Order: sequence, then structure tokens, then C-alpha cells
Amino acid sequence: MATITLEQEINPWEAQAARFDYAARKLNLDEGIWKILRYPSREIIVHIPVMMDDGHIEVFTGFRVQHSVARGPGKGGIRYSPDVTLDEVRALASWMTWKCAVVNIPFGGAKGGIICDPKHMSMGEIERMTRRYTSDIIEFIGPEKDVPAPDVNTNDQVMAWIMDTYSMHMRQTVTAVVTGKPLSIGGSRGRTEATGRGIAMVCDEAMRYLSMRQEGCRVVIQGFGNVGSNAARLMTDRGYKIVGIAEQDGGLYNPNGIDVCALLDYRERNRTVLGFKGAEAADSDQLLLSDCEILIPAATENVITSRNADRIKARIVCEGANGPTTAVADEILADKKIFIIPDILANAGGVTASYFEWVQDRQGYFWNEATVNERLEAILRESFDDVVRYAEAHNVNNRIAAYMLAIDRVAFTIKQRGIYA
Ligand SMILES: NC(=O)C1=CN([C@@H]2O[C@H](COP(=O)(O)OP(=O)(O)OC[C@H]3O[C@@H](n4cnc5c(N)ncnc54)[C@H](O)[C@@H]3O)[C@@H](O)[C@H]2O)C=CC1
Ligand SMILES: O=C(O)CCC(=O)C(=O)O
Repeated sequence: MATITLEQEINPWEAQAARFDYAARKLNLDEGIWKILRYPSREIIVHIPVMMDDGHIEVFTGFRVQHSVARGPGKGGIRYSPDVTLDEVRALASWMTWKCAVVNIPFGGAKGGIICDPKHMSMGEIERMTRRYTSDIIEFIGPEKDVPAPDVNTNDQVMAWIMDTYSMHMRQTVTAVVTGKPLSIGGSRGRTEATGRGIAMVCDEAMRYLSMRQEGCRVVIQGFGNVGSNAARLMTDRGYKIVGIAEQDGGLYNPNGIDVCALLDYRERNRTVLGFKGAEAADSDQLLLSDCEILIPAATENVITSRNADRIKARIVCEGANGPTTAVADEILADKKIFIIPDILANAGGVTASYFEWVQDRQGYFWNEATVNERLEAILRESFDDVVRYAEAHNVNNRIAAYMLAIDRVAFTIKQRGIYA
């Protein structure tokens, strides 16, 4: 790979594009399809005026990027964060296209974001911002067009506001416009935990593939939000030992295993994991480099880079977050023979359960949790198998195999639809 600056290395769009180009070259992808898939098909930028609680007007910038709708409506979360950029949302939208194709569900890829700091906003301000954002992008979303979902700093309440705003404009309730909703208004059982559950499931598959055992297998998790905390809880139930939790404001380490339920309870009461008595305080960055069998980055992008990849000791890196590893770091991890479960497979449990929610909303018939989990497991097992077999057959690493598999599926659909005729 050509020499690049750290700034280029950590640009998520560049990271996505580097893998896409590499996989497309390996596939000998048709040049026209390459051009179609190289860039998002639509990028919407809105400037959202919001009356703040003290009466002044703030204007927030929001994005919705639709990378591809070839295989079905756009699908992907909306994040609220001061760090959101258009390049980040572009990358996240493309990853959604590849992710939905890897697990073979009938969606394209999209993502949204608003540059804001929800930690310093009241519920009323967040609600007004969400409703206005929804109105501003209303003609571009819908059950057959583009279906948003929660992501970093958004949740079922935010989805409820989007659904309600959309429905008011349509003059009828349209539950299938978003997923990750509360159960009472068309949410699916199991969606909240699905991303973490999916991580536990693909780790089980990796254990089987590598002839390792769950019992006593040491796991370090970065991020104790929706994805990280559910992965920690469900993996504990399966016999894994969660020895480290790295959070934004500090980390925890206990070589004998952290009591995850007690930690969840503590965090609920204290809004932080710091000060928890069942583990010693640890430096979050150092935790990524600690001795363990599985490392699960489940917080944000660019946490495994050229600066620390050579010091990672885990046997398996299972990417709960989107884009936690840069393309340069990929090569270093590959040299170290670390087994990667790439984000577009590892965290696909969330969007798969979202697909189930969309199906249930459209059917008006809701499944029990066991059915959701059973169907989730069947899809993730098959997808894991597809990726590792593809990697073996084409002599590439798991990430490139996942990209190749996904690009091939999307390209096939584009050709069949005749967009490229
Ligand atoms: N929620 C979902 O269903 C899905 C989420 N993802 C991805 O998983 C990642 C996490 O998402 P959620 O858990 O939903 O978000 P969240 O907002 O619920 O949790 C994120 C957690 O990470 C922590 N964090 C942030 N930066 C950190 C850092 N530098 N070091 C350590 N901890 C840090 C935060 O304090 C928070 O506890 C994101 O990359 C997201 O795109 C992917 C698929 C689905
Ligand atoms: O549940 C969904 O539709 C999308 C979740 C998401 O944003 C992601 O997988 O990164």
C-alpha cells in the first residue's frame, strides 16, 4: 500500500475506499459497476433550525447518505455526535451496503448523522431537532425508500419521534419507516440486544473454526454502550470471561472476570463504570493491548491503527464498532495472523434484527423472542461460513473476503436490474 499520512489513514471514507478498491480489483469487477459503487448514489445535507430551551435559535447540520439502493431500500442508523462528518457518514453508508449484502438481506446501504452534542441538550431540544431533521429529509425516507435505525447516541425514543413525524406528514401511521422502535409501536423483540447477541454468535463460530473453547476464554471489550454491554452480558452467559472493559473515561480490569450484571447495575446508578469495586482501574488504551484471546472494539472508528496494531496480543479481533481498524492496521494484524471478524459481518446482528422488525411491521404479525433469536442465529452462522469459505477459496483475509462476497452480490443485482444496460 502506498505511504499515506495518519490523517488519510484515519479518514473512514478513505479506509472504506481502500478495501473496496482492493476487493474490486481481486474480483476483476466490471469497470462501470466499479464506478457506480465507488461513490454514494445520494447525499443529503440539511441545516436544521432548533429553538433551544433558553429561547435562542441554534442551527445544526445533518446528513443522510444513501450509498446504494440496488438490493432494496437504503438501511442504516442515525448518529448524533459533535464529531460527525460527511466523509464518516459516506463511509458508514457504504459499509451498510456491504453489511446487508454479506448477510444477504434485501436492503441497500444508507446512514445519517447530525453534528450536535446530545449530552449537553435537553430531551425537548433533542426531540425538536429530530422532528425537524425528519421533516427535512422526508421525501427521501420511507419503508420502500430508506429505513433509518438507531446508532451512536440515538435510541428507541428517537426512532419513535421519527416515526411519529413521518406518520403525521403521511396522514397515517407508518411504523416500517424506522426500526429499533419501542415494542409498543411496532418494535421487534430482541432488536435492542441483537448487535451484541450477534457478536456472541460470531465469536462462537470463530471458536469452533479455530478449535478454541469458550470456557475461560479471556475477552476485552472497548465501549460499554448498547453493543459492548450486551455483548459482555451474553458472552458471559456462554462461558467467556470478560477481563477488561475500556470506556471513554477510563477502564476496568479483572483477570478473574468482571461481574457484568453487577457492572451494568453500577453504571445505571452512577452513569459511569469508574469506581466499580469488582475490578481494578485500568488505562483504556492499554486495555486494547492486554493479554486476551478476544478483543472486541465496540465504541468507535480508528482505534486500531498503525500506531498500536503491532502491539495487539489478542488471537481474535471481533469488530463490534463500524470501522475500528484502519486499512494500514489490517495489514499489520494480518502479518501477526490475528483472526479478524470484520465489522460488516461481526456487527450485522443489529441490521438483521432490523430487517425482522421491518418484515413484522409490514405483516402486522409479531414474533416471539425465541423466533427472532433463532432466525438471527441461522443468518449469522451461514454468513460467517460464507465469509471464511470465501477467504479460503480466494486466499484473502476475512475482511477482503467479506467485501468481495458483498460486492459480487450487489454487482450481480445491478446487472440483473439492468441499471448498467
Ligand atoms: N447499536 C447498534 O445496533 C449498532 C451499532 N454499531 C456500531 O457499534 C458502535 C457502538 O455503538 P452503540 O453501542 O450503539 O453506541 P452507544 O452510544 O450505545 O455506546 C458507545 C459506547 O462507547 C463509549 N466510547 C465512545 N468512545 C470511546 C472511546 N474512544 N473509548 C472507549 N469507549 C468509548 C461510549 O462512552 C459509550 O458507552 C458504533 O461504531 C456503531 O456504529 C454497529 C451495528 C449496530
Ligand atoms: O439496524 C439498522 O438498520 C442499522 C444499524 C446500523 O446502523 C449498523 O449496522 O451500523
